[in-house]
Amino acid sequence: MNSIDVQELTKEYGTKRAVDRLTFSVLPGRVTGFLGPNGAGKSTTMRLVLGLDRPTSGTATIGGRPYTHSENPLREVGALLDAQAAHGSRTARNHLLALAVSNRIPVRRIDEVLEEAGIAEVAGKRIKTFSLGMRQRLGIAAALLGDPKVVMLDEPSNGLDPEGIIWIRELLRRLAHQGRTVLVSSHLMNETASFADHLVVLGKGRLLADTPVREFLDARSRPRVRVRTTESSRLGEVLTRRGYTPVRGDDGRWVVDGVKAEEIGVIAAHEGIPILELSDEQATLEQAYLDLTAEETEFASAAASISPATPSTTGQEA
Ligand SMILES: Nc1ncnc2c1ncn2[C@@H]1O[C@H](COP(=O)(O)OP(=O)(O)OP(=O)(O)O)[C@@H](O)[C@H]1O
Repeated sequence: MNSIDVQELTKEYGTKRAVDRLTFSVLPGRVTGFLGPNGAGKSTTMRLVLGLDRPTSGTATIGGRPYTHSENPLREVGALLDAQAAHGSRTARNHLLALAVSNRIPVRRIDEVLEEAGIAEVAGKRIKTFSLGMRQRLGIAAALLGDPKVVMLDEPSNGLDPEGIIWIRELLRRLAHQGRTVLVSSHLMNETASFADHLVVLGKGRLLADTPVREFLDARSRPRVRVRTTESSRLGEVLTRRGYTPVRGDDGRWVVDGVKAEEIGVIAAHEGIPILELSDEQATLEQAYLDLTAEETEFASAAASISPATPSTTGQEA
């Protein structure tokens, strides 16, 4: 099987522990989002998996073997770690040609991946004239050149425009459907949730979560109801009397935590209070992720610690 397996992986740079006894597996046939705040250790882990750096202790294997033992590296694993790494004075086509020739990959693959990455029209242009988004697309084309069973992409959405973001989402889903193992790092939860089936979350080098996206959302979101009525004060009194803690929002609606819309609907009907609007909400995925990583963020800012109890922070984007 072409899984990526990381066992007790640790990497220290001097006294700094960048990766701390990490153990997880990335399985084929699904997209695994690799999440964590800046400095959490995602890139270091990817470099260790690719044998570009040596672990202090522990192991990282692909298909049961260290990647450095691979005879056909680009055919087994396609990786994008740094889109700026390509030689600027080469054209996109020549960059891919050099990779194809040195890895005994059929030259016809070049046109296929240029097409797939949406950069066929600029294939003859020098890379130094490329925008960051075009470089990302070229990096992804290079990663796909060997038709690899395992694909690892470090922040592939970086610099992509909205059309590019949709393109990468669909590409990742397609690669997983084809049975490939797909690991994609990001520090954006909502974006990751739009393409990932599974999440591996890091904080300060440690594993914080290894879970299907759906379970992550179900386990970490809190039910909350928003309700609007013609008898606002009476509804507030009734709910308080029944042990809820309704909070009146700026827009005149009540926000009630820890309850579902159907329960509020029944209470309001029983009391004869007319309801104008009644809706369930869930804390956003982004908020659940911020809660999880709040303690483990190396470079925290005040904006990262939004209170989950503040009604105005609830959104619909999850
Ligand atoms: N070559 C190195 N020498 C010293 N420290 C390093 C080196 N590479 C990474 N680090 C440190 O290891 C930690 C993890 O860095 P890493 O780049 O793996 O995080 P990341 O999760 O990929 O973050 P980002 O989202 O910012 O890329 C950071 O504190 C970083 O400063």
